[in-house]
Amino acid sequence: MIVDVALGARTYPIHIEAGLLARAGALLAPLVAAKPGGKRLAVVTDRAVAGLHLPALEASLAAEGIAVDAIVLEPGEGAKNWAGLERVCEGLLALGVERRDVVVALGGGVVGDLTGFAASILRRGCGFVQIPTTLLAQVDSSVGGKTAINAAAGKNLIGAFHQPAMVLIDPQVLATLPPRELRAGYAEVVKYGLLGDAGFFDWCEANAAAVLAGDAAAQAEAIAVSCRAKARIVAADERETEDVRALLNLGHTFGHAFEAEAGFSDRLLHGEGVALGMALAFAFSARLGLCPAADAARAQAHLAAHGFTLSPAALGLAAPPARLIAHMMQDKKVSAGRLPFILVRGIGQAFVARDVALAEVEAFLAEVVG
Ligand SMILES: NC(=O)c1ccc[n+]([C@@H]2O[C@H](COP(=O)([O-])OP(=O)(O)OC[C@H]3O[C@@H](n4cnc5c(N)ncnc54)[C@H](O)[C@@H]3O)[C@@H](O)[C@H]2O)c1
Ligand SMILES: O=C(O)C(=O)C[C@@H](O)[C@H](O)[C@H](O)COP(=O)(O)O
Ligand SMILES: [Zn+2]
Repeated sequence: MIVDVALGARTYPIHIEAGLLARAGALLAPLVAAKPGGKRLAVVTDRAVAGLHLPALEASLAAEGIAVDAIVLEPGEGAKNWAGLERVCEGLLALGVERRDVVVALGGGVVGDLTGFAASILRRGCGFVQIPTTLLAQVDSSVGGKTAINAAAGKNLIGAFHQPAMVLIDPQVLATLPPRELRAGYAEVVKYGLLGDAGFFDWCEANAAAVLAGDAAAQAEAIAVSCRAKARIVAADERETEDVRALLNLGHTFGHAFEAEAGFSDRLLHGEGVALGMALAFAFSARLGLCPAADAARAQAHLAAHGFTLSPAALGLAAPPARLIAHMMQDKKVSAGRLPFILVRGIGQAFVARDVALAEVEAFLAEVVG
């Protein structure tokens, strides 16, 4: 299946197909320039993914006469920082990657965000291809061109919009993904239902267990629906200026604040922060009388039933509300000193609220954080 991200001259395909990694060489070959030393392709990945899935990609490229130069990072969010960016940029320069070359990001959202950002600045911008290997990256981060690293002041604060040339999704690679990572990725799947597609949320209620148990058909459906939704939203509002793309941030303003409290570590994975943040966004919307309490309860019950911890205290992240708000004020949506929130009128009905008083948020957090 191919889903296009329609961006005029920068339109690119998302190929979704079981077993695609072993056939990726044929799709990548037209993007690799012939050079005096032969055809070579730089691949950025992490140590865990390199051990499990790099050989299949290397073999498929070798069949096309293309050699791989791999840059292998340590796994986890800790790599998505200035040091990681320097490592990738210096590595790509040492390999002689040129402005018209493409670089491949093989891995989860960390590898994708970091490699994409490096590509956006390398020699003032080179191309890149996303080959996402986590559920989160297959349903969300590999599509749409948000690239970034974390800064001391917060999440994804240094980055660029830089679209990939192509996204290659092989759902079979999810077979090796640890259950905790699969669940974290599921948060970004159910997000599409909660923000704008009540019918898909119904589907999630019926099929989440299958997705999390590794059922191939359920995973394929989750990936296809998610990629179609993200492609449509990105095409409508690539740079998040029209209150359309911002809806993809449902749960993220709260979630990123708790990720910051956790020091961007595996104490709280991004998807786990998003699940907590979505539960809080629904609870806060209900408290403000914007959303039926029953919808908030239904969203929270679904997340809890599938193993997400929705209490900051239980996560060991019961930070003072004022500190959480200080994290939130670094959100990239802040404009003229005011922080918009993605709130909901019900399941599938997210909207951008620009008139939320921070005192209300602080009082809410004081209650839920305890
Ligand atoms: N750019 C965007 O639009 C966007 C969207 C959502 C999230 N993100 C970012 O993505 C990041 C989170 O991505 P993630 O959840 O993929 O985390 P990740 O990249 O850290 O990967 C999670 C873990 O899974 C391992 N792994 C990856 N693929 C594997 C496989 N097939 N089998 C076994 N292990 C595998 C990795 O080594 C890592 O330890 C965060 O930094 C978040 O901010 C970006
Ligand atoms: O693609 C988007 O737009 C998103 O908001 C997707 C999010 O899931 C993702 O985590 C994104 O990186 C968050 O964006 P940010 O602008 O808040 O860093
Ligand atoms: Zn996210």
